[in-house]
Amino acid sequence: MVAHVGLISLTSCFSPLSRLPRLSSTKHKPFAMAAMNEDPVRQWILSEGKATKITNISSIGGGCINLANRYDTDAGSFFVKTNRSIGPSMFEGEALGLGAMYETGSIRVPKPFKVGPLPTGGSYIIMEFIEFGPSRGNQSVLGRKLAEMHKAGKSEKGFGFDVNNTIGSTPQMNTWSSDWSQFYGEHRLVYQLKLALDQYGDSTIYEKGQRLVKSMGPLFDNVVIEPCLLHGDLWSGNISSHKNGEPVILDPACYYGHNEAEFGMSWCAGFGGAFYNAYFEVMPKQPGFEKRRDLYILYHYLNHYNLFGSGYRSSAMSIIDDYLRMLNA
Ligand SMILES: Nc1ncnc2c1ncn2[C@@H]1O[C@H](COP(=O)(O)OP(=O)(O)OP(=O)(O)O)[C@@H](O)[C@H]1O
Repeated sequence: MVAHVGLISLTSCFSPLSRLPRLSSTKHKPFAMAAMNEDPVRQWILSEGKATKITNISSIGGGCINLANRYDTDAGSFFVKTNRSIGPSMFEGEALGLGAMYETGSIRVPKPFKVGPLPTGGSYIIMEFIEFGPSRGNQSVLGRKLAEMHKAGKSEKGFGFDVNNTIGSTPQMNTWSSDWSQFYGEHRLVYQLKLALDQYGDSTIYEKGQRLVKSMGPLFDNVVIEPCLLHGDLWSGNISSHKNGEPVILDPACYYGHNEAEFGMSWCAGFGGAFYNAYFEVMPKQPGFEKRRDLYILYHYLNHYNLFGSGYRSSAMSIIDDYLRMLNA
């Protein structure tokens, strides 16, 4: 989920899957068997999901891009998202990201179970259903657990990820690279600058942004950057808590990158002193953290400009102008 006030939520609609007949009815068995073959979500839940019956399917609001449903069964509940038009690659990226974060055994994330195509077109993802609590959890626990994930999630392939994924609905390129500033410049900033040029003809932001990318080297002086597993889209809409109070993070755009890039959405995350103090106890603050902070915010402002229009342009432009002045570029 990308932060933007005023988006229309599509998740109040019912999934077409929820209208398929229930399998528990013997009276309609021939039709039910046909429906089961056409409904891979039911099929998985009633086989590998180890349920013998689905007792209820209810719609969950809150997302912007996909339809979300809770499937209650005699083997517990499952969370299912469907998209009617996009193939499985988007959900495969989400599942790989959730799986990588889950494997670190640090912060709580829903365990992904299955991704696949829908027979009518589109795709689905099935994952662990999490019972959320009323608050977003303890800030210092969130900071510590996030840092533990960054510390545990290491990559031998450098910066990037095994698949490309999406940030909001914008493609996010994750081609492996051994050089962080090259990766961040090319696959994050320049990618978004090109989109702004193609979509809005914005040659001013494109040219100034390119100048910044070419001259940003000194911002990384005296810092050793190791690839860490990042959630990639960490803002308040993607942070919640289990009913037991444990923080939970959702809906990632994972890749291996500089841990500081995780704070690129901090303008929309409400992280306070308790969060940062706990985070830096596990992942110590590196020299130059403050001077790089806006560079990491810039990627998300550019993405919001490309997704939602000119309201975000001036925020992106003023970061670029400030850096060009600071770097005499
Ligand atoms: N594993 C889960 N268990 C229970 N509820 C979940 C789970 N994951 C997400 N939700 C709920 O479902 C809603 C929609 O999920 P999510 O934000 O991932 O949807 P989305 O449509 O993919 O996101 P986006 O907003 O990017 O379109 C969330 O607001 C959250 O409340």
